[in-house]
Amino acid sequence: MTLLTIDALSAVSLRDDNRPVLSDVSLTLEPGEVRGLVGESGAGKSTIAKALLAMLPATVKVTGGHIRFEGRDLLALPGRALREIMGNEITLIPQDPQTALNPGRRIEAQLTDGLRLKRGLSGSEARKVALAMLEEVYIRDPERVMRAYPHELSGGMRQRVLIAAAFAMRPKLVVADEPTTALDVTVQKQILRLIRQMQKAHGTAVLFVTHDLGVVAQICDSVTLLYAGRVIEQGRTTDVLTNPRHAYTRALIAAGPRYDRPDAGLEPVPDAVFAQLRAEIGEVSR
Ligand SMILES: Nc1ncnc2c1ncn2[C@@H]1O[C@H](COP(=O)(O)OP(=O)(O)OP(=O)(O)O)[C@@H](O)[C@H]1O
Repeated sequence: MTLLTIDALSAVSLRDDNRPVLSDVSLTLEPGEVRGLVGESGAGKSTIAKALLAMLPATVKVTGGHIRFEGRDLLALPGRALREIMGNEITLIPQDPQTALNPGRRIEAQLTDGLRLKRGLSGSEARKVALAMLEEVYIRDPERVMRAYPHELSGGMRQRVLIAAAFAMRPKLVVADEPTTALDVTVQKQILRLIRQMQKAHGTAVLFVTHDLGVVAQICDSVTLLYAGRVIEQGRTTDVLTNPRHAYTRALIAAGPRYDRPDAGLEPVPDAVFAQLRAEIGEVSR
């Protein structure tokens, strides 16, 4: 059974004169699949991730479509049922490990809360699972890290802790929201490998939000490419990257892995491609 089906999801920004933020977005995720959700800033990646996590801001309104998670319509579920799924069956690896952890609480408390409250483990069971998870993410001295406060750990260590926390719940789906952007390049690679390894070991599906086609090539089975709130192209990663159908996809591939960083000296996406995109989606200006 398909794990996640986003079906014709549309949303508008109330902050911005009801401007469309998502238009008819459809995608699926099978159990254990890693799908990259790619697009430049403002393409709608975070909005999809937030809709999925029931974290949409009040200023974004869903105007149509469905999000089905194992057949349950997340947009129609009452708050209580949603709270049982979020942080439990669906968990998040956040973008910035700096701000995602509570600075005033030890790692142990932050790791065991969810295990006790959501998975119903006793204090000592939760502690055992937390320690095992820290070992699984290659934290060398898990006892010491359990006692530490977030500021005593490096950015890479904090992100490992958050990955341990996300997988400790034995979720069916992990949403990874640009989990490596705040880290330096060597640590980024390790973290990517770790997420892939954890997802394989636990058979978890991952929706991986990123700007980076290089990341997609490295760890995603499939990819959905967005532009201005619309799906431009999607499919198996190898198919999309070796045989892109849309000029925008081709231009992004030519632009290099970090197409969002023109300062990196890579080929920019040609204006003609944006003109074509605008014509296709009927936008007046970008
Ligand atoms: N809190 C908000 N209230 C209203 N509209 C919003 C809000 N946040 C974002 N938007 C609108 O939604 C659109 C899509 O933004 P979104 O954050 O989903 O893009 P993104 O692809 O995740 O970009 P980024 O990579 O910069 O995070 C933006 O054009 C923005 O105007």
